[in-house]
Amino acid sequence: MDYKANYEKWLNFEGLDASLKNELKSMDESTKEDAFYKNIEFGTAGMRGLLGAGTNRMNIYMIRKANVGFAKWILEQPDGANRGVAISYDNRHMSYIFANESAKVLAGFGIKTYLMESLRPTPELSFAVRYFKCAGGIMITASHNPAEYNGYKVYDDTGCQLIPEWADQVTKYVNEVEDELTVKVPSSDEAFDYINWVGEEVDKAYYDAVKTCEINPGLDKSDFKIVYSPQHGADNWPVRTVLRDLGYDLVPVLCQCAPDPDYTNTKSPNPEVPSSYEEAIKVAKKVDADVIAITDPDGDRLGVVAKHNGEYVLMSGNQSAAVYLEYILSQLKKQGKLPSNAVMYNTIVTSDLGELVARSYGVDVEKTLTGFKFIGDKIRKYEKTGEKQFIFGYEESYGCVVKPFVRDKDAVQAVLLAAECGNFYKKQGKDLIDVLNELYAKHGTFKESQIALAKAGVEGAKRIQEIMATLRADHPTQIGDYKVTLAEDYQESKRSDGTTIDLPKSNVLKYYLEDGSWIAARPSGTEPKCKFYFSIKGKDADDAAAKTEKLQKAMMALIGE
Ligand SMILES: O=P([O-])(O)O[C@H]1O[C@H](COP(=O)(O)O)[C@@H](O)[C@H](O)[C@H]1O
Ligand SMILES: [Mg+2]
Repeated sequence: MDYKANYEKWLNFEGLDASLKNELKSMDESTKEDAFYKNIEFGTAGMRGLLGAGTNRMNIYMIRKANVGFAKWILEQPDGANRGVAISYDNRHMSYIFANESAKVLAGFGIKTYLMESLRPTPELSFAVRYFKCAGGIMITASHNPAEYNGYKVYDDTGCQLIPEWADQVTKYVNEVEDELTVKVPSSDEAFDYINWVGEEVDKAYYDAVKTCEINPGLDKSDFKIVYSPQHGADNWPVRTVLRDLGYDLVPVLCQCAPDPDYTNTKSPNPEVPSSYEEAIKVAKKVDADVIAITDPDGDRLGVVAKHNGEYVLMSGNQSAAVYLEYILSQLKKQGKLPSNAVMYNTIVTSDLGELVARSYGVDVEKTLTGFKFIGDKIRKYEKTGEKQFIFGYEESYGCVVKPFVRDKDAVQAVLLAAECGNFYKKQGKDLIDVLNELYAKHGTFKESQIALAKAGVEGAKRIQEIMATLRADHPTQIGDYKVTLAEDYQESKRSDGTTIDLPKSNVLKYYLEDGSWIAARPSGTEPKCKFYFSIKGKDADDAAAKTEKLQKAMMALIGE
């Protein structure tokens, strides 16, 4: 795309929003290029980008354009206009405005919408799609990204984010919109008959459904304390209501409860970033909590800290999920409720520990590409055939789902699960880290870590492509002290041993080392980053940590970073 021509077009458009116009006037050349060199695209979880002026930014014009494409796709679904679309949004700058604008654009196509009366989390949106039997859904959020971002997640009628095949169809329709600046939008009054404001009714149904995720409902909760922070996001009420109703002693991190687009009282709203737990740990120390739970702004990810030997220890998404899985499977087995055709889903960049736990209970494991939509898609397929029964789905990035009444990751379900696990094991004299250590003793010690190289702008995007291309052109045969025994290229769908990978094509490389460790690389689909995943096997935790440090250095040296 000719970024200069695009920029001029926007600058000279008379009706342009005044604040966007001011922003355009103050842009330097490299910002102009980044803002206009392409259209903002669908990635791992819908469209996501910086708020601001430009075709590669999130703003009212790109939202309108995206909704025209989505509207056309909805109209192709059986009875699509009438079944309609559920719409929710989080606490971010512009979230409510984008949600409302989406409803109006859809109304212009005669599509009914169910618009949340105030912010609601991503999992509740997925639930609402199913509850109102909609043809699709929209969630306005940039999840855990910094405050300058926003995004647009789109859903099918099962409450699952659009898989690439369908997202491509939407994109085709989006690209047919020639001029994003002149999309016709009905006024609120014109759209009135199509927009249904919803809230309490779906809240109640959702909360009731989440409560059914308790595995041992009779458990006494009196000697267990959990500190919780919604990180200024959408899970505040859902999590606190559900846990209160079930009798948990939940202490909220009050300064992080109010919805806030600037995330004023947290260093980062991302559970992957350790500083995001600082306030919660202060509260936990004061009240002597057993477990700390923090959810991300759109309420689909949960990070957990467990009190272990008097210290608060942060668990990775891989670790917490392995413990949940152990709890779920051991309890279902004890209750005689573990189906013989049970299946668990995770992704190709998720630790092997969860898989080993699942298999030790005779549960089958299937791996998908990164993106919870691929897990939701699997649930749908097996639901149709009845061949396998869903038992748990998770990713390394702190997302999981326990029961499939939600088809995206659900941190409300996850907080309940973390609380129940913490409480259950406490009664046995153990904490969550003790349970994790037992799993390591049984299945082997793994240390998972990630390096996410931040590479912003046009130059950054080029550098990420270059890193991936360099690795791909000449796959390493040795990383640090270890031989690479197998290389997988998910873009080419092939392995170095000549076998084929049976997954949709994706820009991911994975290297298996002779000692059972692996390293994977892929560009993030939600942030301008190149991600490297390390799953390193060791004799014990210290050994795994020392090896990780060396392998991380070796890998970075390989790519010249
Ligand atoms: O950000 P969320 O919570 O919407 O989560 C989204 O992004 C995560 C990170 O993706 P990437 O590595 O491509 O940045 C994915 O793991 C997840 O499936 C997706 O739903
Ligand atoms: Mg999220």
